[in-house]
Amino acid sequence: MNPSSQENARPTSVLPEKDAPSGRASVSTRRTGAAGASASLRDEPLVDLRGVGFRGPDRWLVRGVDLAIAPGEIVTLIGPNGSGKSTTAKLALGILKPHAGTVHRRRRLKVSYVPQKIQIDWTLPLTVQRFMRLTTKLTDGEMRAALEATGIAHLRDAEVRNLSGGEFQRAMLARAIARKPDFLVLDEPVQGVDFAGEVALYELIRRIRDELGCAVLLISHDLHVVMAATDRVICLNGHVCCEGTPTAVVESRAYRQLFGNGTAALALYRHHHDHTHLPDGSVLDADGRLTDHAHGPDHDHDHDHAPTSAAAPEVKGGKPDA
Ligand SMILES: Nc1ncnc2c1ncn2[C@@H]1O[C@H](COP(=O)(O)OP(=O)(O)OP(=O)(O)O)[C@@H](O)[C@H]1O
Repeated sequence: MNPSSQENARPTSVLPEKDAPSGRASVSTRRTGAAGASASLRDEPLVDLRGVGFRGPDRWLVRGVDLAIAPGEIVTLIGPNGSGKSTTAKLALGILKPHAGTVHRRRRLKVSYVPQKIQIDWTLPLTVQRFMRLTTKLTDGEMRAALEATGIAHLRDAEVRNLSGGEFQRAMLARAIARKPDFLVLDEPVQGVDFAGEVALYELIRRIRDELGCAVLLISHDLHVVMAATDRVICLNGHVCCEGTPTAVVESRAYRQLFGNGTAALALYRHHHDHTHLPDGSVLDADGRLTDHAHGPDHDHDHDHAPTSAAAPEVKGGKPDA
């Protein structure tokens, strides 16, 4: 990060209301006051950062960050290593106090946070259900519901140290959603998960959002997959470089400058599943057929790797290339 580059750094244009996620307020529009008077409490941001900065020992780690998250919205922070994504998430959560700007969180906001790293003594025997209850009191019903929602009910008595990477991420997610948060923050939730597992996890996060109605702040490096699973993307590099819908951001010059020209050809991954993988490994096809094994290479997947739109959408902080 170049701290001096932060000085340039406020988004310029405004995300048009038509590009805002349907049924949710456009935070950008609200800022401009267009929706201000009529905005109901339901549409007020859960978390609102304005001009927020956080200083490290010798430099600003982030500066001038505006970020508001509406109920039910999935927002993804992307950016290079060290660009301030985790710092911004911690500011939103109140784990860090800003040195500049203001952070407002809705009163009695229930938050769940899955950090990038957690400290676990892997030598200790710890079952999934004990792991779920380490820091939160849960009824059996709450635990079962969370494990079922994340597809790992069958692993309830498994040792956490024996879980696969994807299963462990699901256990982390189950633990985070069990208390039914209003605001779920997931820092790199697909670490160590293979591509298919990654897609499934992001689909799961969307489903959790739909079912709980919670807002989700995601941090990720997995550009194309995560961006297809999100309502709004914010590109950080010590400041907000650009933000908007995934399609708009992918096509913006600011995004390409940040991630390189190779991303110009990046297609947003869209995944249409015509079958369901059941926890016991069998596959339920759309036509109701049950197969007792995972499909082989000849299985008919309906995967649509859709190219990004050719239209020139608007994006805050970066002009789309013509
Ligand atoms: N407590 C701290 N004290 C000093 N510097 C810090 C502190 N926390 C983070 N940093 C530095 O601040 C910068 C931003 O860190 P942060 O973890 O927010 O980045 P990030 O975008 O989440 O990175 P990554 O993608 O690598 O996880 C980094 O250069 C990091 O070394």
